Order: sequence, then C-alpha cells, then structure tokens
Amino acid sequence: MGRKSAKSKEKRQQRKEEIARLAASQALVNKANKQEDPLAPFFVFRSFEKNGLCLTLECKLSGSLDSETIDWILDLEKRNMKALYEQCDWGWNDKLKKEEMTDERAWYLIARQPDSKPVAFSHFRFDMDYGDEVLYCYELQLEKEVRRKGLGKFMLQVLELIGFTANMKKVILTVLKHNPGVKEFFIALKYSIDETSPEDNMIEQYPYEILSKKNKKLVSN
Ligand SMILES: CC(=O)SCCNC(=O)CCNC(=O)[C@H](O)C(C)(C)COP(=O)(O)OP(=O)(O)OC[C@H]1O[C@@H](n2cnc3c(N)ncnc32)[C@H](O)[C@@H]1OP(=O)(O)O
Repeated sequence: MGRKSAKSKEKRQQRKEEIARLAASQALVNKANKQEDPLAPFFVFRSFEKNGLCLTLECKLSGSLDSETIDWILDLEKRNMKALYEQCDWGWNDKLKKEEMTDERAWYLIARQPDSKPVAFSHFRFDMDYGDEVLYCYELQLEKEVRRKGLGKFMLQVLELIGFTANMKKVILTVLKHNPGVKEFFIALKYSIDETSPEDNMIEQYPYEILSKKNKKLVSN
C-alpha cells in the first residue's frame, strides 16, 4: 500500500512537471508569433548580394501580404511541387494548399529584386511539434533562375537565426524522398533525420522524411 501511493505521487508529480514544460513551450511559441517582424533585429540579413543577385528580404505574416504576392507564392509552389505531390499518395489539391498557405499563422520570408519582383519565399511557422517548440519550415521555394547561387542556403540560415533567437528547440521540415537534390541541400546545411521521422516497414512505406537542426544553445535540454 505504502509503495503504491508513493509511486502514484511520483506519477502525479511527473504529470505536473510535463504540463508545466508544455505550458512553457507554448508560451515561447505564442511570444514568437506576437513579433511584428522577426527579421527586424537582423539588419545585415535583409539583403543578399552574391553571384549576380541583388535581393532584399522581408518577413511578414500571410495576412499582411498583398494579393499579387499571395498569387505569386501559390503559383510558384504549384510550378515547383505539384508534379512531385502527384507522384506519391499526397496528391495535389489547389484549395487545400491555398488554405494551408494563407492560414493566419503562416509567416513568410520573401526575397525580392530591386524592381520588387519576388523570386523566392519560405513559408514557416512557430509551432508545437510532438510537444516541442519549433520553427517549422513548411516551404523553401526558389524560382529556377535564382537557384544554385547560395540564396537557398542564405534563407535557411536566416530561418535558423529567427528560430533560435526565439528560443525554438529546432528548425524542422519535411522533404519528399523523390525530390532530386533537395535532401543533399539540407544535408549540406547540416540537417539530419529527425527523431519523429517515420521509418519504412513491411506494411508502410513513406514518401517523405523529416529533417531537423537542433538549437545548439538548448541541446542539453
Ligand atoms: C521544406 C521544403 O520546402 S522541401 C522543398 C524544397 N524546395 C524545392 O524543391 C523547390 C525547388 N528548389 C529550390 O527552390 C532550391 O533549389 C532549393 C531551396 C532546394 C536549394 O536552394 P539553392 O539556392 O538552389 O541552393 P544553394 O545554392 O544555396 O546550395 C547550397 C548547397 O546545397 C547543396 N545543393 C543545393 N542544391 C543541390 C542539388 N540540386 N543537388 C545536390 N546538392 C545541392 C550544394 O552543396 C550547394 O552548395 P554548392 O552550390 O556550393 O555546391
């Protein structure tokens, strides 16, 4: 009897601690989402001048983007990803994709030319993922003519800066296994398979993998 009640006391205490941990994580996510402009403190990261590109970066919530920019984002996403989605059981659905990408929690990092024409974007969110506070990079999409010039690497590093400054535990993302060169890109940038990535087995094979990079400041947590 005595032992049993000591055990249940310990369990109650553990539950209490887990609830407190989740509340603290959620508070960090809420705080990150309340920012006006997560890129504001990083003035030098607002421009990218390299390999013939001269671009300005901005960071905004989906609700602050004009309709022309939203249309371009949806169009680039479709041009880059539709065929790949259709090659696996994800399929492509215009309406659902638009809903996801215009969700009020969707943040955008956008790179524009001096004439204001957008050439690259990342859709990301500060969110809870399996109980952890994360910066989830939903998309990193570049126009063909600006690829392999270091812009993707730069934008991902900006996302890391934004995420880790907001004390997110990791930057995490999903890649389709049949998207050529993309896993190589993330591996080159020191991403690795996340512990939540599903493993293929006899019954189920997954067309995607989850990759992540941990916040070094918090690795011991
Ligand atoms: C979470 C997601 O969004 S997954 C979907 C990713 N997006 C897409 O598939 C859309 C189409 N592709 C793109 O938009 C871009 O090609 C990206 C985002 C994948 C990469 O951005 P880029 O600017 O082209 O890459 P960047 O020039 O920064 O490359 C950095 C390094 O990554 C590696 N790398 C990049 N692309 C490739 C590739 N296709 N094959 C092999 N390695 C690559 C290289 O090591 C490269 O360094 P190097 O050029 O000095 O050799």
